[in-house]
Amino acid sequence: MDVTPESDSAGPTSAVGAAAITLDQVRKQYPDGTVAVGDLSLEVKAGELVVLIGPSGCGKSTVLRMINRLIEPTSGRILLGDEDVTRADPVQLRRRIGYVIQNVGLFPHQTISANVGTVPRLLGWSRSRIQSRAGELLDLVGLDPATFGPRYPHELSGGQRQRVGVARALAADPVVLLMDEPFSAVDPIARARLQEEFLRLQAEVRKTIVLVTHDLDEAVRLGDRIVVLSQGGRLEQYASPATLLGEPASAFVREFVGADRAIRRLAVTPITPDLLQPLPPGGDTPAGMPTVPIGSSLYDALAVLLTTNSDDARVTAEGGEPIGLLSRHRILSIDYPADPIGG
Ligand SMILES: Nc1ncnc2c1ncn2[C@@H]1O[C@H](COP(=O)(O)OP(=O)(O)OP(=O)(O)O)[C@@H](O)[C@H]1O
Repeated sequence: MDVTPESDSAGPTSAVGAAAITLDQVRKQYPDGTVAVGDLSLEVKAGELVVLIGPSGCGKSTVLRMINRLIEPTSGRILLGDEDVTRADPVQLRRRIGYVIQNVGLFPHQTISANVGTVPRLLGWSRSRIQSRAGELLDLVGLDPATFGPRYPHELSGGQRQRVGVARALAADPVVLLMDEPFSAVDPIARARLQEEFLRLQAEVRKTIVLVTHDLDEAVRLGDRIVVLSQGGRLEQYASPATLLGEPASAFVREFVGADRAIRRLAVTPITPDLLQPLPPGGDTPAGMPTVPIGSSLYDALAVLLTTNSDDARVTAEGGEPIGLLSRHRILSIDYPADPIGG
């Protein structure tokens, strides 16, 4: 992917790669005394996808908007790599930080290509370079540039517009992507597809991403790590999905992740060799026995067992050869270790 700014124009505002984000004792207090975020310290590693979740009004959006300085913190420091953003020029800063919001906010009277090219245009890229970058980005988010590039936003579905929002945020190759409820305005089916595509995209571009959501399933599906906040931007827990579900750090988190967390844990726990029983002598298994590859989630394995009404599944190695049996009983009787995936 082309990430170098044109030497004649872009200046220091384009950066390559992904940057770590550090919040150091960051606080936002409004004049009326409301503490939206209280002394929050967090580190997001370069290339990591961190999800902020918590009840309405707990300060999620405020945290996000302090990172790109749409909101000024009352105190504390926010670092992008080792640069203090509270000292950076806000306009230049925002050109290096992609920002995706619910309902996208595309410019209605501009074509999709022009919308995607917004930041490159502000950075003074040449027309031809903007065109080719817009095409590349539309491709990346699964929209054919020849079909969608010349259209206007109202000629797209909600899910397609959302993808354009992501393409636009990535256009100038930002070091950080901030996403505020990016998928919540689309229906559940389109949403699941967008989430899946988004994970594929992230595997390709490896940006540092902070994403706000109300939806715990989305958080578990997308997050490398999840931040749970309570009122006043108080940090309740910062952990991998598996740890969060398996080891809630407080009564608040336990309640927040809810009663169906056993199911969610299955979804984030892979099949590992220690869960398997040996194959029968000679390796023969009944023809109708379902097969699941090692590394699939226990949730997927259980779903296969239930839909085929089987007690056991044949588990195969990466090369496809059977290596053991996984029983329904074994899945349901798992005594979870403290953290099956790692903190
Ligand atoms: N100008 C203001 N003056 C006083 N309080 C404010 C102001 N703006 C926001 N707040 C408060 O800051 C808190 C955090 O708001 P924020 O939008 O960050 O919450 P959120 O977790 O993103 O909420 P939601 O999930 O509902 O979008 C809220 O309690 C809100 O009422």
